[in-house]
Amino acid sequence: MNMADPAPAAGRDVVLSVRDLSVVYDGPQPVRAVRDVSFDLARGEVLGIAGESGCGKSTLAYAITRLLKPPGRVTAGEVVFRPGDGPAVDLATLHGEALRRFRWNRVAMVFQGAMNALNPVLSVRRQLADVFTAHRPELGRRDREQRCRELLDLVGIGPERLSAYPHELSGGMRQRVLIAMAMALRPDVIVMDEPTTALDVVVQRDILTEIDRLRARFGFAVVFITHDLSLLLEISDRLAVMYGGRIVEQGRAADLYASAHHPYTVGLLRSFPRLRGERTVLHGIPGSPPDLSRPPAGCAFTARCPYVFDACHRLDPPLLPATTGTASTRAACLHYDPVRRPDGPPPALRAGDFDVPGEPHTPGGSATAADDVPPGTADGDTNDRAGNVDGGTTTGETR
Ligand SMILES: Nc1ncnc2c1ncn2[C@@H]1O[C@H](COP(=O)(O)OP(=O)(O)OP(=O)(O)O)[C@@H](O)[C@H]1O
Repeated sequence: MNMADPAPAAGRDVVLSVRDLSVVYDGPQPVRAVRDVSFDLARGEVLGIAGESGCGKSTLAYAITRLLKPPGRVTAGEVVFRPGDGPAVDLATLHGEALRRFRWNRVAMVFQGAMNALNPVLSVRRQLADVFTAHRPELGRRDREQRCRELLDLVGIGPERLSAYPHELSGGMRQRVLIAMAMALRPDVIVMDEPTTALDVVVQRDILTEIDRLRARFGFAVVFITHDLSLLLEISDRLAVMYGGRIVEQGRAADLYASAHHPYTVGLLRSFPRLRGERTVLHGIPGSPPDLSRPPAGCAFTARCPYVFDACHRLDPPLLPATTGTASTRAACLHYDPVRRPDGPPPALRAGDFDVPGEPHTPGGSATAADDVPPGTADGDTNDRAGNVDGGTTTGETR
């Protein structure tokens, strides 16, 4: 389980607190899509959530906006909204009209795939106006029209597009319409799930610039979800990297940019071109993510991790302060456990190297007798594979 508070809120004006949130999709093989996720979102900041397909990003977004549908079910944890102008609200207590009012007014969402999120048989005008009709019934028709025009203008679309249908707009314009809808009621938080993924790079950049401009102007906080870590490093204030339903690394984006700590983040970083800096050869992370209906006993990344050692197969580590970085970063990796790794992580991991030569390990392999020590006890695993890496004595294949 994660530490109680992996992102201390001290000194930050928190608008949304997520604590130990877990989500399961019920079925013959229940899927543990989100496990013990905790974070704080400060007012006006951009929190990026990164991770490969299937790691639970969208499920997390649905859970924090109370849009999760069966068979999805929150099994543990809480999401607390802290408005600037009233008492904190535990979202699990909201139902019916109160929940309807909360959505769009307080927390709005921009879904992935604008074509599916917009209704294809309704004009842009009608879809924008519907938000006002539902949530601001006191507005007359003329005021509604005026607001719709202003909204489109805010996202850089001319009023003549009000009569258009979604199929008549480009992908970028459709995404802008969705952003306009999300901003309609001036929410405190906008959750954006892959809002630019289907768009070409130039349009993507325009939209990101637009979001940033609007955020500076209106002060909403953004949870920005994408598999593209390099994009998140550029636009986020803070970052959470998800793997196998958990947050495995969390910290300030600038600190993560300077140095990634969890082996998964290290691997993910070399999978995308850096937006700045020198050109590098891109590599994916060999292997595939775990089946979340059968998560492994220990750390979910063991089968793909070049730094795995025996205890990793048995223990799912909490988020630990990443000793090599600045204080803001935490990583769920036993290499940052001062008891198991008094000397800190191996130099190759510190250096951000993912191609670590070493002995092959057994993916999901069982713990050895040397593992059978109580958690938090030095277990002598310094002679295991990671120990070899430590000592620079590794030989053989390159993974
Ligand atoms: N309705 C559902 N029923 C059962 N399992 C589901 C359902 N929706 C998602 N899952 C499973 O939950 C896990 C997390 O999926 P989720 O869509 O949240 O991941 P993601 O990181 O957002 O991936 P993507 O980027 O592809 O959307 C996956 O194993 C997925 O197969």
